[in-house]
Amino acid sequence: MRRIFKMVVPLMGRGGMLKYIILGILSGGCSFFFIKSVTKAVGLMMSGTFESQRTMYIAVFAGIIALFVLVRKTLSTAIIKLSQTLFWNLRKEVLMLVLKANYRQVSDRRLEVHAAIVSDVNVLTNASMSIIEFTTAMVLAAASLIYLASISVVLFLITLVVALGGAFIYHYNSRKNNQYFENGRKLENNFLESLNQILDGFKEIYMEPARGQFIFNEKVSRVSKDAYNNNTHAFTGFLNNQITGQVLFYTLISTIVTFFCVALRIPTAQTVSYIFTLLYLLNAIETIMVLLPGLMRARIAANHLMDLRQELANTKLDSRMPEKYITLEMFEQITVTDLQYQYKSTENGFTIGPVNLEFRKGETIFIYGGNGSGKTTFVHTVLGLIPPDAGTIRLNGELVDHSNYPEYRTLFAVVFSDFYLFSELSLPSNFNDRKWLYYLHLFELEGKVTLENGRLSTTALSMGQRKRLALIAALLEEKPILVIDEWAADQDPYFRRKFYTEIIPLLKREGISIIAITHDDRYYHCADKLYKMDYGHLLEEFSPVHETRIES
Ligand SMILES: Nc1ncnc2c1ncn2[C@@H]1O[C@H](COP(=O)(O)OP(=O)(O)OP(=O)(O)O)[C@@H](O)[C@H]1O
Repeated sequence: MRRIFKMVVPLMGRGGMLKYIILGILSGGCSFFFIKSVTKAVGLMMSGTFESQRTMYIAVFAGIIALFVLVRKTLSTAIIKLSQTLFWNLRKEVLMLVLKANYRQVSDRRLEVHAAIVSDVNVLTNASMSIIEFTTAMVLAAASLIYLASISVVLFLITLVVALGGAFIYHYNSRKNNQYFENGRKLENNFLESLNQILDGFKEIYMEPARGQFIFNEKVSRVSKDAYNNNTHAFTGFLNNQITGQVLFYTLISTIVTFFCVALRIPTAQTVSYIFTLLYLLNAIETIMVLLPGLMRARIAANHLMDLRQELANTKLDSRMPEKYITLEMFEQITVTDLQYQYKSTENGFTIGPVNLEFRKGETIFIYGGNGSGKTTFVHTVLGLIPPDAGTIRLNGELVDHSNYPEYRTLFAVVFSDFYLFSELSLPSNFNDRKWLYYLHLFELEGKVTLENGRLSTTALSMGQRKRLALIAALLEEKPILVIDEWAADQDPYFRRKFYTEIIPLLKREGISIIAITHDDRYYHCADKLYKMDYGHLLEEFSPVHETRIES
């Protein structure tokens, strides 16, 4: 419960929680005073003195009902607002954490983030609505217990023993039930993995339906069966607890009526008041029992959200907004010294380095090498996407570390091999249409796409065209260094040639430095320096072929 509050309270704003708790207590108070007045009235009726106080009781009941309506309505409106605030604040918080986290943290936790947003936030939001009801029921239960003590101390002590017995049984069984809920929550990640596979790989599944059948039968059905079993066990466990609690109370009431009030010679009026109040207490306890499974699931959801929050917040690479942007004029050189990086998550733990590289302003370097040789990984470390395990990167002689990574990253405009084309472009403040039209013409996309208020009219183009558009978007960012990963692989021979022999020289003349991963050996001579990545080691090729070969 503490973790739910820890998660919920900061999102509700200062004093928010207090306001809702006070309203909950008032609501519980109204119910309690209603019960108290009814029991009192019944007591008066039994002693034959009610008639003289009838008018007063009419006023009391009317007052309580009016107050109840007022409090309940305010509380309901508050609950609706609270749940909506919580729902959106939690979603926004998870996304904000994602935006602040570093690349590897997020790419390694896609499923957790997805599950947090679609599952945990919902569970927690639903529970937040019941926290108020829970508080009301608790207030009612506590007030009823105190009232019971005021009616008969002996009966109260008997009731207390039964209630404590019930609480012990409940606590004992809850641990097992919570474990079932925890298992069910873990299976949610597996379900989302299958869902993503079906949605992302739908084209492939459409062509080979057996693949879809396999995912459905072997993964989804298994997960659904396991989740069904776990959740059913958990809910049944809680239901059994509820029934046990009810049975205990019914037995208590029956024994009070048939045995204790006779044995202890308790007056009838007192017994009636006691039983009446006990029935209300039973009602409050039932409410608590019904709400508890939801709150337990919320506790698990809150745990997951807190863990995710901790994992994402524990970032080595700062992804705050940069305080300044490095301009074309400011960039002089990047020096990479003895850089090393290892993928620790995999069995073979592929290693890069030690790598040494000097990259100067205005240079164009090409990196080639076999598949899986480490080109992309190396470039990711140079980009500041993943921090190296050892070695240093210096920008203009200054060490790049956690304090200046965000500024350092402003050096680069990138088109990754698995690029994402945003429909809203990230444009500098001095942007004007002329540059866009110029690139549109250069990349031969005129008539295909327009730009209005920074938004592309479409991104539904062929793969080669989308890559051209992604490159235009990168160039419009006006960063000192352009980094491209196998950009020309999707271009036709004519445009590939144009890219290497016309566009790259043109970009160089504009002062842009270029790092390109490429397999286009016909155009290696277009680079100032050529490097080969060989099993994680970067080797400089001193003699790139200096002739243009025409693509066949
Ligand atoms: N996310 C990852 N987690 C663990 N290991 C990885 C990951 N990505 C790549 N690797 C490992 O690192 C090696 C280098 O991968 P990388 O993507 O850098 O190669 P590459 O030279 O760019 O290959 P390609 O030409 O096929 O794009 C691979 O052989 C793979 O074993």
